[in-house]
Amino acid sequence: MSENVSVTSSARRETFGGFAYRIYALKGWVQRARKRLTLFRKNDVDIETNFREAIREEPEEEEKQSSFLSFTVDEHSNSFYLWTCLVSLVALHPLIFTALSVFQDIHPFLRQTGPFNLIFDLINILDLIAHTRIEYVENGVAVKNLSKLMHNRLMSKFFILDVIAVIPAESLEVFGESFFWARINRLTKVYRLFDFSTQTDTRTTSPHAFGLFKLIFICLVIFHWNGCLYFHISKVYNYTTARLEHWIFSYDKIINPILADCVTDNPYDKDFCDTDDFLITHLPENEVQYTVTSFMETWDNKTKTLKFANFFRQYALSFYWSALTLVTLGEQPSPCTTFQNAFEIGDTLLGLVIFAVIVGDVGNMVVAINLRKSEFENVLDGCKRFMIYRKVPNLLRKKAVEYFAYVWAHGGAQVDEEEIAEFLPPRLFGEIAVEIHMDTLKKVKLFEVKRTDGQKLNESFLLPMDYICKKGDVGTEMYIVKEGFVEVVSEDGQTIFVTLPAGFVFGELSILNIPGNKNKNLRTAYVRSKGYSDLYVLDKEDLWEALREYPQAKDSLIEKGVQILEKDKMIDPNMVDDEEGDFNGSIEDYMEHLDQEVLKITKIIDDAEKTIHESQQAMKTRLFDMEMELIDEMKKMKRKEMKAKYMKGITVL
Ligand SMILES: Nc1ncnc2c1ncn2[C@@H]1O[C@@H]2COP(=O)(O)O[C@H]2[C@H]1O
Repeated sequence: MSENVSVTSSARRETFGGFAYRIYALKGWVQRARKRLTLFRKNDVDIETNFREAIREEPEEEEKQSSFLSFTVDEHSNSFYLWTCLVSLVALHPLIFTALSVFQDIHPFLRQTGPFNLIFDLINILDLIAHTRIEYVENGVAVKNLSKLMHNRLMSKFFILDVIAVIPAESLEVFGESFFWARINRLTKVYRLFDFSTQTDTRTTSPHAFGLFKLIFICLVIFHWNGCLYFHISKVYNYTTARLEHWIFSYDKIINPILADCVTDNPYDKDFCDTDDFLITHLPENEVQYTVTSFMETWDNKTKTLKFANFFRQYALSFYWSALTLVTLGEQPSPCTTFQNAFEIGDTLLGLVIFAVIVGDVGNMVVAINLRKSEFENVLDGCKRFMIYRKVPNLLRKKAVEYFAYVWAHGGAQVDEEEIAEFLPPRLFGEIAVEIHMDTLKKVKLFEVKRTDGQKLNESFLLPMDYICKKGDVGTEMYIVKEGFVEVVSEDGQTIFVTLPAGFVFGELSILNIPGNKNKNLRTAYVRSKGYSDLYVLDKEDLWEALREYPQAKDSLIEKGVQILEKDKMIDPNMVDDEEGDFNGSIEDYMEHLDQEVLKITKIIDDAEKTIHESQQAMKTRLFDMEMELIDEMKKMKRKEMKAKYMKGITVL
């Protein structure tokens, strides 16, 4: 059984736990920093106020009085992004219609849409004003001072472009009849399309798709202008007399399609109409002439011509010519004058550059899209080779491959979190990590009150049927289900006692020192992962540290634990009273409790010291008495000796 039990392997810990550890270490730091952040923000306000007071460039009252006129624009705001979208649409108008004005037939339409030009001009004027209020960052602080903003804009080259775009050149009538070319100055607003592109790039979740769209759009615009120029040259060479074989535009190159008019009751005609792709090339040579003649007779007056407006024919062919020339496909009649040759060469060169850019860009995009996938596949291949080389059993190999498939399908391998962590400032990344993990953690009672600052949460990833702990093991960690399901099962794994979803806690019974728990610090059950699951792992020491600060969370954990133990008859009522249990109370109570304990111990030591002192005194007195007794004794003995000597002397005399 023990072989089957696979508690999180150290390798997996290194991959997931190591990373999670770093996140939570950062997060702990972030949490402490958050408190300071509130202070910083307050300080920021103070600094700003002081700064304003110090420079006193623009009195606050003046700004308040004309609050409408004193607005400033945050260029990263959503509203400014929408405004940029609108201005970009307006900028598209001259980009398309200025070149189109070479087609005479479109002029009546352009004249009709004239009133819209007024609206477009108004938007351009508003954009010019809005740009004089765009906030910018100086020394890391957003500048909102109106005169500074205005000055900043006036110094910018884009201001000149904005001014050129709002000059009503058409009203000057310097362009004579060519009214539409007069609006060419509006083209200077095209720079707003680049603004739109930059802002969208930072906002979009599909940068590659947007990149492809930009590439196609740029190509189309270049084809469009080149096509219009081609038609303009054709006009100069008088295209009305041009034929099919000429380099310039010719109506012969784009004839109106002739369709069969099959509205007839004649069954013979109907057969003809229903015949698809009748190829005369399949006929014997002597029948071709006859068949063609009979076809002509049959279809005479039975066709209709689909007539396209001259503008469409002119534009379609010019655009087609432009596209083919620029992508260097050619297959067009050769140029026959020096200028036509020069134009064609210029176009081909431009086409080569465009083609190189397109191929390069599309290639880069495809590589970028597949980069993660190919990196991931390399790791998978390496893992497979390693398992074959090490002769890993088939079942384990299958498990590893399935794990790879799961990680890829759930996007785990598509983002390199470490790369992101290295790039982002630690505080910002910490805040992101908090937001990601708090979703699950706040479901846990303990983290409702404590935002994981201090203790270190590791992460552990489990495969289907992986065992997290087995009955009888010494409990050292508690777990929180982050994703997936875990099952509390019997020893043989056949009976499932309970299934715990995300946000549930387990493994707490053996580390909480629940009074009366017959299992003491040993695991009470087998727990395994149902499918793939992700767990937060909290060490016993870290849990206890947290619980000391949040006794109500501890109470709730113990209460839940007692219920489970009582249900499973694993509480010994006799042991409950015997065990003193751990101290329940706030940190202040706990400190007071400790103080009292220290006082008690100090008193015991003092008493002991006193006793020792007293006994020392008694001992000294006793020793002194004994000494005195001894001296007396010795004196007595000396006297006896002298007396004896004296008596002996008298006797001798
Ligand atoms: N009947 C049960 N209901 C819910 N959870 C249980 C049940 N029995 C055991 N567990 C959980 O399974 C865990 C096994 O390890 P612990 O004894 O540390 O903590 C245990 C509980 O969290």
